[in-house]
Amino acid sequence: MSTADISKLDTKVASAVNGFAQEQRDGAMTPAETRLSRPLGATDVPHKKVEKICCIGAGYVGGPTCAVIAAKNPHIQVTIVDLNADRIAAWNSDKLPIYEPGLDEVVRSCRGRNLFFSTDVDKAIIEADLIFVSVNTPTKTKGQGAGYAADLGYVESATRHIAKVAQGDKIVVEKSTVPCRTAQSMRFILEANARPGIHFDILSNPEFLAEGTAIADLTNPDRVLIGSLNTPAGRSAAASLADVYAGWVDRQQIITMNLWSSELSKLAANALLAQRISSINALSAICEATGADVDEVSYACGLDQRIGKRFLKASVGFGGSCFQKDILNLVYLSESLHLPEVAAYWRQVVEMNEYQKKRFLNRIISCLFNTLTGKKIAILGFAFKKDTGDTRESAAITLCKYLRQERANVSIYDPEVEERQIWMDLAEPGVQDERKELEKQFTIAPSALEACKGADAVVVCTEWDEFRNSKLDYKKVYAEMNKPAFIFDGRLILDQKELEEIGFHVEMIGRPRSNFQTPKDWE
Ligand SMILES: NC(=O)c1ccc[n+]([C@@H]2O[C@H](COP(=O)([O-])OP(=O)(O)OC[C@H]3O[C@@H](n4cnc5c(N)ncnc54)[C@H](O)[C@@H]3O)[C@@H](O)[C@H]2O)c1
Ligand SMILES: O=c1ccn([C@@H]2O[C@H](COP(=O)(O)OP(=O)(O)O[C@H]3O[C@H](CO)[C@@H](O)[C@H](O)[C@H]3O)[C@@H](O)[C@H]2O)c(=O)[nH]1
Repeated sequence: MSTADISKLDTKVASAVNGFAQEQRDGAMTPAETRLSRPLGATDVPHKKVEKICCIGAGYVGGPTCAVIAAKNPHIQVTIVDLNADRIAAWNSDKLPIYEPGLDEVVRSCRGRNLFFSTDVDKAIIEADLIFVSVNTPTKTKGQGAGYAADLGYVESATRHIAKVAQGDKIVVEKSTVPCRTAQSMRFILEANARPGIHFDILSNPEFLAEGTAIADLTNPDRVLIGSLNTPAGRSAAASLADVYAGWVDRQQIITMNLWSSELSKLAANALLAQRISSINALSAICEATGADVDEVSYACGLDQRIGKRFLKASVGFGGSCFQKDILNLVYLSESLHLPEVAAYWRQVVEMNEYQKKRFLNRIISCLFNTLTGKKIAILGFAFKKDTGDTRESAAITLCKYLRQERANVSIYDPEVEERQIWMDLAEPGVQDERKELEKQFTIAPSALEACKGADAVVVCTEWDEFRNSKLDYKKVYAEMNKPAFIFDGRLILDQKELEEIGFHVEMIGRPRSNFQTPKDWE
């Protein structure tokens, strides 16, 4: 509202409008925010103290989340169960199944004390007062909604299992990311299958941790969100769960709301975060065509406090198991609700991400004289981001598949991703004995230097610190490469000038192409 508009209002209203605007600028809570984010600090609702927790699903979320819960609540026994015996064995070993900075220390501090990993799902369910359902919810690959809807098969099967074996009342917590109103289906299944007299409360408690920073995110979360029914039983269950988090989180940061808002907030948060990346990536294309520098644009925009600095780093494209899956889920939800314009809006975030990966490949092809056949390309980084060994939806996978079609020879190095995982990711689903074929074009290198030996181009796909100028000996890399030696930075972590001084032709996302192909005297 402009000042002129405000002056037309009577003074009382104008002062209220101004006050509201000022509150928003100050970041103070609006009355609506106060109403919605009821902090559950006060234990003003009668509720049970949780003594035993079971977490179904020992994955990237269940493992770290419940390990932190156990570490921070020595009086609560936490058992994390999974059907995958190898995964459980790894959680019980010195080499945990996932790489996450700080996780080893947390697990070591309480494993065997009040933290247990087991395949005995029944026992853990029977003993627990509160059960986290933290199983995978991948995008459906077949049937109705294929390619968009979440496959809720694992959630349903875990829910049926709880109903089958539970011998007493339970609080069942959706930790998995699920479509809006999944809690209703879970309740229906539980009530239809439970022994007589058993009561279940369903809560939504979405997880906001990011991989690579999971322990920091869990120990110092922006907020803990608990959705419950607004009934005495629902509020009481929410208070029990809030107590668990209050073991280390400030009560003001533990917020409650209705179940459906909580479920949708998780999809919404991921959609908004991914949308920022697609927005800056769309701008990176304009930068490349105009001579603007996307890092500078991002910096200038990010200083506006309404926009903020974070999540504005242009890249070869976002990856990870969540963003694409959760946005597609939102697209499906919108379509199911007959909101095609809303669906198209969110779909575009994913389409822009695909475009960004393709655009990056096209730049590589065009710089390398329009053919990659038989050329060696070194891929530095295979994980979807640094500080994780997770490759789900990694941009590097898409890029490698494109490079295969271009008949390039590709050498891959990543400090944390296991070789076995890389081969699995490169294989096309359903193709038998593909490994021999893959080995004709792909090798996995033991170090970045080794990957770059004899390469025509180096492509930075993951922002691992060890690929930065200060960490990798780029003079050595250059000396052992074919000339002209190209380097493509898909993460904007390299010092372009320094590399150009060594002799590289450097191509950065969101910066104009170097005009190396036009000799000075031809201009
Ligand atoms: N990965 C992340 O960073 C992240 C962050 C926030 C939310 N989430 C959400 O959390 C959920 C779990 O994600 P994840 O990355 O941990 O998945 P994951 O695949 O790493 O782990 C899920 C585990 O559940 C197990 N499982 C499946 N069905 C089971 C059953 N009936 N009984 C026992 N175990 C069973 C699987 O064997 C697997 O080990 C997903 O909904 C995801 O969207 C993930
Ligand atoms: O400015 C940025 C920030 C991130 N990325 C990329 O985006 C992807 C996702 O990164 P990030 O969000 O840090 O990791 P995730 O582990 O996927 O975490 C997201 O997905 C989780 C699962 O739902 C949520 O819990 C987290 O809050 C949400 O950040 C990665 O490929 C990043 O490299 C960029 O390209 N530019």
